[in-house]
Amino acid sequence: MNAPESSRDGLYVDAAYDMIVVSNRLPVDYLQGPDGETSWKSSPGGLVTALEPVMRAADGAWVGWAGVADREFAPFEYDGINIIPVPLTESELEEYYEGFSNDTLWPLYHDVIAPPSYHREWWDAYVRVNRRFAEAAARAASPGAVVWVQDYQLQLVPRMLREKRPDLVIGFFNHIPFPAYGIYSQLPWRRQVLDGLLGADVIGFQRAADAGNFTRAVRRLFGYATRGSVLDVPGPDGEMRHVVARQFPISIDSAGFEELARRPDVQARAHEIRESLGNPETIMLGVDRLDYTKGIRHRLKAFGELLRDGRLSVEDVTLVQVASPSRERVETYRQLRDEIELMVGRLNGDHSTLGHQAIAYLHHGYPREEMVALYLAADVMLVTALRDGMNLVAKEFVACSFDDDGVLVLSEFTGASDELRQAILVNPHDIEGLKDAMVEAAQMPRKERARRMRALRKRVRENDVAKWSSTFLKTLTGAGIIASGVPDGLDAAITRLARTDRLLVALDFDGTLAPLVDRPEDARATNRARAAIERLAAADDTRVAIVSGRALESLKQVADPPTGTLMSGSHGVELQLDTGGVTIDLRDGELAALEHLTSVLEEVSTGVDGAWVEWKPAGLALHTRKVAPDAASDLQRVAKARVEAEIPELTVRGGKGVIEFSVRPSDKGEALNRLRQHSGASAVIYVGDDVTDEDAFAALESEDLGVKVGQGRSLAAHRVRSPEDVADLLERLADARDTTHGGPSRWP
Ligand SMILES: O=P(O)(O)OC[C@H]1O[C@H](O[C@H]2O[C@H](CO)[C@@H](O)[C@H](O)[C@H]2O)[C@H](O)[C@@H](O)[C@@H]1O
Ligand SMILES: O=c1ccn([C@@H]2O[C@H](COP(=O)(O)OP(=O)(O)O)[C@@H](O)[C@H]2O)c(=O)[nH]1
Repeated sequence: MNAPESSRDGLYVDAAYDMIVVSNRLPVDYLQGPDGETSWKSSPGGLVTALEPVMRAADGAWVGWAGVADREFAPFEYDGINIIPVPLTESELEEYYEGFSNDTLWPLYHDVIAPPSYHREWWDAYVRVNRRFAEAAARAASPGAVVWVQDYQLQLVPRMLREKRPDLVIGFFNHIPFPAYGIYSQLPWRRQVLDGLLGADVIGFQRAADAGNFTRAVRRLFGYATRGSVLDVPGPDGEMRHVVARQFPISIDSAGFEELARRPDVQARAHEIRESLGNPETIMLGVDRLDYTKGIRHRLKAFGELLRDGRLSVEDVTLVQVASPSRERVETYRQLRDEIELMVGRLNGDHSTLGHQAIAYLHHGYPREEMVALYLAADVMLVTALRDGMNLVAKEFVACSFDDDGVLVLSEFTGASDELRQAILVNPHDIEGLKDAMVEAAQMPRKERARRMRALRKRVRENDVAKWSSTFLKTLTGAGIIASGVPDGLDAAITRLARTDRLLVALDFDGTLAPLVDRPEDARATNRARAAIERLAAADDTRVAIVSGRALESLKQVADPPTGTLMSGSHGVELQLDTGGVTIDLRDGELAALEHLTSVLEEVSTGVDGAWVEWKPAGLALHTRKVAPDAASDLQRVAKARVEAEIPELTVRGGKGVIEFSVRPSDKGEALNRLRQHSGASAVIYVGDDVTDEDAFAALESEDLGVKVGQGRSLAAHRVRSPEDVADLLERLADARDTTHGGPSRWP
């Protein structure tokens, strides 16, 4: 799926993706060299490391900034991921990213290790840019889609998105700590930020302590009731939403890292690194973005004192410190670089010999293979952050230590320390304690190293990034990342269902039997689904029905079903049963309402460029997709208000780019009830992908089976990923039904 403009169920929507991740950073940064040459480069940080494998597994889109100011890029595909770039101007880069995100929120949320700056113009830019991200996500999301917003740069997006698209399921994950109220309350915009976050259905944090700090801040500032991780948040109409706020500790693709570590070329590179350092007995390694939260100064100080006091010697121990460039235009980061480089220079000057360097300092960002080679080359990994949301480096080192060797020294102020309890845990502010831990690590006997590393590895293997995302998404939607194929539980349910006396197989069309396409008239069921439907229809005591939001005429054209298929169009308003006739006779009141509706919609849309009204058998659809965005939302609002005031009994269904009014209040649930009655079914299977299919799932009974296609909140008990998997499911059902109810084909 790569066109952000599509159609579902006969409605035009300017949207296509069922799953969207929104983060400040995209997985790639656009680079322009001094001579004008351009390229794309992996972007820095753990957020991207964690989300990349998640996005590769999901058929969704990633909305984010391409790492360069004043450039606009069209959506594109990168390494199997659909990318939707959001532009930032140079002044937004300064005020929203470097300013409010990284010079206000970052230090504040990391326990004011550095002083946060508060500037009203930075806040204004933050609001403006958050709105742009929310708009981009709203445009790209299909009805009922899951949108997962990431991190402190975009805390206002959940609320903005909910206001624009109440149909969406919205998650938020905070990658950095959430501070205690005493610190958080400094923020001049503390209420607005919390309110922004509370627009989400689920708010995830790295640690239980972060979730607790957030919940307490909500209680203090808004007085909302909270029960454990559930917060009662009143909506604008007084209805109560239940928002979940709890910890979901992030992780890495553990198997992927181990696989890299086992590669002979990566191991050869690790040997080369050791040799180039003169094969010291112990290599200590630090890998961090050059950030004041990472405790690099404390580490260098402890290492320097150990050399000075003769507890370690440069003949035996070398410290490799990777300090990858980060936020280089923010003043605190510039100062930090100067301080660190001064310290490294002094320590090397004081302690290095001609044959042995005390510290190998590398101010570069390295690709993953090189990182893994460094982890393999190291004996001791030093993670001494003063505050860190998680710290994926610690987990990567563990995942790569497949020989159960290596020692992790880990700050208790990292999220990782909640899980990695067998590391040597340190308080980096306690320099003496840190020095003891470094010596203990260098001298730890092999057996003890192996015992600890085995336990650490088990933890990292069992809690990988796939588990993180599926646990979060399960909490959000009741479903995780959906693997392709038919899951075992569903397969067993199909076998059980196939034994029923009289079976009704009711299927939505667009997005279920037919992949979504740009032009509704081009939609076709997959060949395998068609063949399976024919087999099902030929089995004894089995009826097939297609249930769609399309007008019946359009549905018949695209679905071209085998004779005898029961059909329902216009969300249940039109039914074609065995008589062949279409049962839709509008009553006098309905005809009058339709006439009134026609005049209202013509009146409000006349003269609006690009607006058009589509006739449906029991209603009208006002299409605004080709109208300029502001005028389109005004037009929809005016139309809805006029119709609700003048013809209040109508059913209204909204979508991006269209608003639909129907004089016959019907839905797919009612259609399914009629079809069940007509066919005398003893059990029903219903398969659908859209929000409107939820009415049908709600009408299912205990013997029935509901299958949702794709992501999104759903009442269905089972899920598959795509129309290809629906075909698979139908084939299995046809096989099972043949075994129990096989018979000669009734189709010509
Ligand atoms: O995008 P940048 O400004 O260059 O910064 C890079 C990323 O840094 C932060 O990473 C955090 O996420 C990690 C994964 O959850 C976590 O392990 C670490 O503790 C965090 O600091 C930041 O939160 C990201 O938004 C940045 O992209
Ligand atoms: O030169 C480098 C330095 C770091 N990293 C990666 O950057 C991420 C850092 O994540 P972490 O959670 O430790 O900290 P963050 O930088 O996100 O605060 C890890 O996946 C590292 O492997 C990298 O690829 N190249």
